[in-house]
Amino acid sequence: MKIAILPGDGIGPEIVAQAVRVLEKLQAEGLQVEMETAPLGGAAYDQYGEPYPEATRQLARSADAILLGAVGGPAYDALPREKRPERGLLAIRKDLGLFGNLRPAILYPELAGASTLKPEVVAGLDIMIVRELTGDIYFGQPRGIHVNAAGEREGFNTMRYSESEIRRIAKLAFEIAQKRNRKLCSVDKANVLECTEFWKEILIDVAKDYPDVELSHMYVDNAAMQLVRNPKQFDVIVTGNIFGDILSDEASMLTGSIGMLPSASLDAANKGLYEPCHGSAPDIAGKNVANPLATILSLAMMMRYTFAREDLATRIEQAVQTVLRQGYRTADIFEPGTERISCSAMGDAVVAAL
Ligand SMILES: NC(=O)C1=CN([C@@H]2O[C@H](COP(=O)(O)OP(=O)(O)OC[C@H]3O[C@@H](n4cnc5c(N)ncnc54)[C@H](O)[C@@H]3O)[C@@H](O)[C@H]2O)C=CC1
Ligand SMILES: CC(C)CC(=O)C(=O)O
Ligand SMILES: [Mg+2]
Repeated sequence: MKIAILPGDGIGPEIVAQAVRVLEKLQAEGLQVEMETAPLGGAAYDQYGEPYPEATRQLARSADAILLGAVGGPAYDALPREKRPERGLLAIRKDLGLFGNLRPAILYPELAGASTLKPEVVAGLDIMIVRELTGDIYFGQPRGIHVNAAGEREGFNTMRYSESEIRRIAKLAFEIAQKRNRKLCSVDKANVLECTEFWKEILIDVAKDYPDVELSHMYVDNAAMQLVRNPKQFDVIVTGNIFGDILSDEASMLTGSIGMLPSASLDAANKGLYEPCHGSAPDIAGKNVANPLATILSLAMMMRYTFAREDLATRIEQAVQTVLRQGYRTADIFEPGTERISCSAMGDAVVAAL
């Protein structure tokens, strides 16, 4: 397993270090793992003057899988747009063709009290959000800030999806739904946006190839509300880049914390980039208090999707569940009656449980 390690910025290095310790534990048991580290985002800008430099690109392209922390932070906010850390993240996703972003929102029963919803509303929650990751308003041209014909400054972005982009994410979502409970909800804003009206039309067409999957449609504003009203009505959600970005952060709180939500970003051959759904959390960076579990759970997803090692994925997930059952909590999921521990102590606990 050749794995590129991209710690990134903010809490990125702290949380990735804990996932690397899990990998090292598996390596010590005999798993053939090769790890190489490179910068992405602000760290890459500091070293190379680019958020996605050639050295990182070559490593990412040659690796079987990539483990990423997060990028960004206030130190980089004043850079020209093309140099900002977030552009480095968009660039690596596009460069590697990582169009399929899987964001599972699963409530560990031990965290029922940390969820923002009542225990009976979230008990047993297990939703898979399938977010398209290389199109939509995040990539559409034209984009920018200019002076318009009336002489006023205006900012603009373009929401676009080609038919092939919609078909490939739809296919992925239907296949995932087939392996789960055969229920797929496509989230759009087809009542207002032509781009997502087209999305809906293509979803309905692709559905003909999956007669065993029940396809439903929901407007994104309603979906945001339904996620906190009755999240268990959903099984698999498929949506575009921006709606998926927003809905997955929302769904994370149903599981207790944004620090619990892992992700896989896959290309057509299941080469993947694995990262927590959250950002670089500048407010807590460098304090050793971040929750590393989303990153460790992202490593479990890597074992499952890129390396087809369901045994290792399950082992890592069970180790996470064990530490939660033992009562260990980072600050974001702490409740009275549990033990508050640091980011690195959480890494210790997971390695011990493993
Ligand atoms: N994939 C990525 O690399 C992403 C990068 N970003 C970037 O990260 C920077 C900060 O963005 P924000 O909007 O503040 O979002 P954020 O996700 O970094 O933080 C939001 C809140 O959640 C908390 N949080 C996040 N991860 C946590 C963890 N593992 N444990 C405990 N608490 C955690 C933070 O402390 C903060 O209060 C920005 O530069 C943004 O562009 C944001 C989202 C994704
Ligand atoms: C920083 C953005 C480019 C990405 C983001 O928020 C995400 O992928 O969740
Ligand atoms: Mg996000």
